Amino acid sequence: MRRPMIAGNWKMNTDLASGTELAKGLASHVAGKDSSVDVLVCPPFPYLQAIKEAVGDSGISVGAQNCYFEESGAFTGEVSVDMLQDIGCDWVILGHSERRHVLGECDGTINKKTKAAIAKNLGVVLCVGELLEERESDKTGEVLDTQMKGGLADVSEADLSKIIIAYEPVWAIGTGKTASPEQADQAHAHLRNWLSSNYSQAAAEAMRILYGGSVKPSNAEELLGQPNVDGALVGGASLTVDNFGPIIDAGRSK
Ligand SMILES: O=C(CO)COP(=O)(O)O
Repeated sequence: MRRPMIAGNWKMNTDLASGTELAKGLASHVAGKDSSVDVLVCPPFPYLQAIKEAVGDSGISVGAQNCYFEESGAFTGEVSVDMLQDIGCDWVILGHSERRHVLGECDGTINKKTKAAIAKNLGVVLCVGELLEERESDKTGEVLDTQMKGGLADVSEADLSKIIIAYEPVWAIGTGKTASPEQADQAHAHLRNWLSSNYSQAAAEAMRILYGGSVKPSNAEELLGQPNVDGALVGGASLTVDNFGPIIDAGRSK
C-alpha cells in the first residue's frame, strides 16, 4: 500500500504573518485526526524556518520549492541542500513546470539537483508534465519519458525510495482546467510503466505519484479515488485552511 501524500506548493505567495497563520491553522486542522496521510507544505525560502516552527509537532512536514546542487561557494542567490536540512526541511520540490518553463531549467540541472538532494537524504518531489500543445499532438507519453529519463539519470533503484513523482500537466496549472480523473490515472499509469521498464515492477508499485493542476476540494476526492493517484500537489488551493483542509481529509479517506 502506498501512503497518500497531500502537498501544498505555496509558490511565491503569502507573507510572514499570513504564512504563519496558515501553518498554525493547518496544524490545528490535522490535530487529533488519524495520521494515515502525509501532509507537506512548501513555503517560500524566507519563511521556511518560521513555518517549521508554526507547524510544531503536528506531523506536517516542511519542504522547499527549489535548491542548488553545489554544497557551498560562490553561487549568488542559491540555497544548498545542507542549508535546507539545517532549518528542518524534509523535502524539496524539483523540476516544477514554472522552473522549467519560466526560469529555463532543463532536465540536466534537475537531475543534478535531484542527486544532490538524495545524496543527503532530502526527499525530492520530482515534477513532470506536458504542455497543452504536446498533449494535443499526442506527445504526452514521449515528454513524460524524456523528463523521467533526464531527471532520474544515474539514480539507483534504492534511492527511488527518497523520491515522489508529481504529474502536473502544465495546461492544468493555475488555469482552473483539471485533468479528468481518467486522464490523470492514465498518465500516472504511464509513469508507473516507465518505472517498471527502467527499474522494476516492485519500484513501479512502490512509487508514490501525486497529481497536480487545479486540485480543489470539489475535485480532490474523485482524483484521489483513481488507483494510480497517490496524492496531490496543490497550488492555489493550498493557501487557505478552508480549501487545503478538505483536500487533506480526502487524502485520508483514500
Ligand atoms: O503547480 C501546482 C502545484 O505545484 C498546481 O497549481 P494549482 O493547484 O494552482 O493549479
